[in-house]
Amino acid sequence: MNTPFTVTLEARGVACDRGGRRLFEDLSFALAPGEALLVQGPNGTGKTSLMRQIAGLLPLAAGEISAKGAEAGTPTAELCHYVGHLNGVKTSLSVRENLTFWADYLRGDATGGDVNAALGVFGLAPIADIAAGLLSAGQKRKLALLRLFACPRPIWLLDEPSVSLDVASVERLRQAITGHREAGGIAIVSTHVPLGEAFTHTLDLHALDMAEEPAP
Ligand SMILES: Nc1ncnc2c1ncn2[C@@H]1O[C@H](COP(=O)(O)OP(=O)(O)OP(=O)(O)O)[C@@H](O)[C@H]1O
Repeated sequence: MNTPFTVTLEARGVACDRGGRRLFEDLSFALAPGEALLVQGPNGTGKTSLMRQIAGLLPLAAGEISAKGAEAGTPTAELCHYVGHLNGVKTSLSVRENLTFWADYLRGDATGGDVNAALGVFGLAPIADIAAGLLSAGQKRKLALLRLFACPRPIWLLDEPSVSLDVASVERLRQAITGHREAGGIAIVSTHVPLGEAFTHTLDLHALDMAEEPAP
């Protein structure tokens, strides 16, 4: 098997503050190549915040997140693909132009990346030349996810990736995560619905400072 990715990811004693409130603390995990972490917990417990911390978009209130096995000097953020709640789609650009932009931006060059291969993943090739603003919600979500394939990166951070996807596309996404792991990649996925993926690790976030609400 071809295993291009050899990166490991470790979080030690991580804490997160938002709006002056501590969301979680003492959070630790370690992921080897090919492993996948399911992040779950009620709304507002900090799943998105954790993803953003790993992606380097939000500071750590305490602790450390580090990746080993990458080319020396590569920041952890540049090892990650972060697909969050917002699709980051430019509505006036075509599907292909959006993808080409992401491929060039993420690769740091203007080679266009693997755009044609990526377009085939969710079957968007027939509509590659229409404006992204005309896409349905599910098609926009697929376009957002296609950046995973236009530029290989070892760590996938997927925040509710299946939102708006039809059943067949959720299965395609599951296969893509499996394929990424078989190539030595790491996946960290936050989801409220089962994806069918067999995760190697699970992280349960709980509200720190909110009393349990009584059952109705
Ligand atoms: N920019 C911000 N400033 C202040 N508080 C914020 C900010 N962004 C998020 N929060 C708060 O941080 C908490 C955690 O938000 P986060 O989006 O990480 O939760 P989540 O577990 O991903 O929730 P959900 O399941 O609803 O997506 C929430 O209480 C939210 O109000």
